[in-house]
This record gives sequence, C-alpha cells and structure tokens, in this order.
Amino acid sequence: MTGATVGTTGAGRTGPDGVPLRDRIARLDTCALSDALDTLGLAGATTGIRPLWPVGEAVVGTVRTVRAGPRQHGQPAAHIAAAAVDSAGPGQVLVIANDGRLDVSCWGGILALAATRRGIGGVVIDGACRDIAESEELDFPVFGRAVVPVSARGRIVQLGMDERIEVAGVPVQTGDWVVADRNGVVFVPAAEAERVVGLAERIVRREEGMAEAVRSGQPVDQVMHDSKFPSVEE
Ligand SMILES: O=C([O-])CC(=O)C(=O)O
Ligand SMILES: [Mg+2]
Repeated sequence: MTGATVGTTGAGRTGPDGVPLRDRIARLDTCALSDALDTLGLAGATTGIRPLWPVGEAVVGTVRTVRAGPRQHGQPAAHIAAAAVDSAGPGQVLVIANDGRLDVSCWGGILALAATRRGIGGVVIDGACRDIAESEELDFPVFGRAVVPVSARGRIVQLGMDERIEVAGVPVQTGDWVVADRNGVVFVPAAEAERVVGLAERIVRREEGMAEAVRSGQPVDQVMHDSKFPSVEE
C-alpha cells in the first residue's frame, strides 16, 4: 500500500536517486519497514494498534508526542491533546501514550475536527478513542486499540508534549517517522531513517522477485525457504 505523505521533517533530505526521504517512506508499507527494523535489530514495529475506521490510504508523517495520564485534582483543566492539536500542523501525526488503557477515550470528534482544520495527518493512540463516526466523516485517520463511549473529560489530561514516550513498548519521540496502515503502526527513529528506508526498499525488491517466482510456477516452499533469505544488509 502506498501512502499519503504528510511528513515535513527530513523533507530536504534525499536518497541516492534524489528522491526526498519522505517520498521514499511513502512508497513503503509497515511490513517492509518492520522487516528492515527487524534486520537491523531496532525497535519500531508495534502490535495491537490498528485503524479504528477503515482508513484507505496509509498515514505517513513525523511524530508529535503527547503523554496522557490520570487527572490528579478537581480543578478545571485543559482537555487531553488540545494543546498538542493547537500546536501541530501539516506533516505531523499526533501520537498519544496512554499506557494502552481501554477504559477511557483520549480522542474524539471535536479534537478530530480541530486537527483537520490544522492539517494534522492523523492520530495514533496507545489507548482508546470515541466518536469514531465523526473522525471517519472528516476522513481523519485514527489508529488505536479500541473505541469506547467513555469521555476523557474529568479522567485523563495531557501530562506532557514532545517528550520521549513509549507506545506499545516502543520508544518514540517527536521528529521520528510514523507509518500507519491496515497492517498496523511502525515508528522509524529519525536518526536511523536513511538506513531503515534503504533496507526496506531492498526488501520490497526481493519480495517482488519472490512474487514473480511464484507466478512463474516455482513452489512457494522453495521461494519462501529460510535459505533464500541471506543477509539483505550486504
Ligand atoms: O472527551 C473525549 O473523550 C473527547 C471527545 O469527545 C471529543 O473530542 O469530541
Ligand atoms: Mg466528543
């Protein structure tokens, strides 16, 4: 699946063929990126986080992190993620760490409306959201663990923004790349992006060769045998 590029960070950087890094990432999918991260021994692929409406195009962009947590006092407080929405923009994807909690939303239709008005590319939540029909209506991609009716209001707040967070056990920081598609969500550390993307491109070419071999009648047990997977790093 190819994706809609919404990333800006790194936009000036180009590969050997002069193609900007973000365009190269947009040609890849989460599976190829996950394989490249695996090969390099890097964390980045998450499990358990999926599109919460049938998002067609992949989301590709740079991360803005939000750390959510329980509200500690009874004073009126800013709504979860409101400050992040108000400060993010085109090319960015909000990533909300809420420790995988499924008992409370940390995203909803009003936030999605505000996010689309700012050109934000989507949201990835290690937790739950609500108002999913409103996000779908807005064509605003939402990835997370669950949809629930229970409001964030009075329960959780934004504890931090642009901090290093963990999403499904993966360390993530503002400026990292995120790709989210029907397979799930993968983060690519900004400092490793060139290496990961270059390797993922080679993995895609290898898979194209394997598919061609199957089409030409080779048995799949040969095509997919472990011995056909020499180090793709060389
Ligand atoms: O309170 C929430 O969970 C968020 C919400 O409904 C909205 O943004 O519309
Ligand atoms: Mg709402």
